[in-house]
Amino acid sequence: MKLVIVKDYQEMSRKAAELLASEVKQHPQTVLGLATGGTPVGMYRELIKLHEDEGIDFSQAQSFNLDEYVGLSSAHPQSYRAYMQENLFQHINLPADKTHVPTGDAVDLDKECARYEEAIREAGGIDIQVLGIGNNGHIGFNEPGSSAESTTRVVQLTESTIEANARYFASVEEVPTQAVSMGIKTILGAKKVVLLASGEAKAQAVRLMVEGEPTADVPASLLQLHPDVTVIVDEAAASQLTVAATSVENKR
Ligand SMILES: O=P(O)(O)OC[C@H]1O[C@](O)(CO)[C@@H](O)[C@@H]1O
Repeated sequence: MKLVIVKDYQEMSRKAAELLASEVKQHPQTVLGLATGGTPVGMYRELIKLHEDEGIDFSQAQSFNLDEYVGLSSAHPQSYRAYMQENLFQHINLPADKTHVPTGDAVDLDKECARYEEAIREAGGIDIQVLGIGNNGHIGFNEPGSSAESTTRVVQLTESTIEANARYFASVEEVPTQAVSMGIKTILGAKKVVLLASGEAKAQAVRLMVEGEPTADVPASLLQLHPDVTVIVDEAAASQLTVAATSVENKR
């Protein structure tokens, strides 16, 4: 696990955008794994700038998002499809039919999960997966207890995740209680992983992810099992780490 500690949110966002842009530059047909939530918004803003100012070209790339709320249609303003349209897709030249987000209102959700896994496989797998981290250590919507063998499936959201995400809805009652999420195995299948965290609220989860034993109780700690993970955190999110170095070797 390579750990990069930066000053603040802005620097984290810039570094992450540069990493993605360099992948796309070197390999125009890159398969991007994308995340939602508050954390990557700044990274998307920087990526749009790189597209506009430096001509980073997404015309041959494709993308797969980590997750979507069950029951929300793609047109729902709080759906992750709508988030991606607003924060990235409508601003860059990634072909619309090459952007993939699970269908949260599919009639047969199990079939949708299987279809999503198959679509990732058919695309040749994810080249670089962006992740945020929940306060409880979740990645995607893989809540504590998620198996390292899990693939895309319907998951139950925990109370703490529902409460954390209520800020985007009119009330906590409106937050869906389930989601379709790539599994831990799906995420570990990406060739590279970049995880972003900003702010003190993430400090404990970051410490457990980097310094704790790999355990399903802290799903992000299972990233220690992956050979190519870059963790970019700001000083506040790094504040509980005991390491001073900017690189942490894989423990196994
Ligand atoms: O970036 P945020 O808004 O703090 O969210 C952290 C994580 O929680 C989620 O929003 C899901 O609750 C993830 O998509 C994200 O990685």
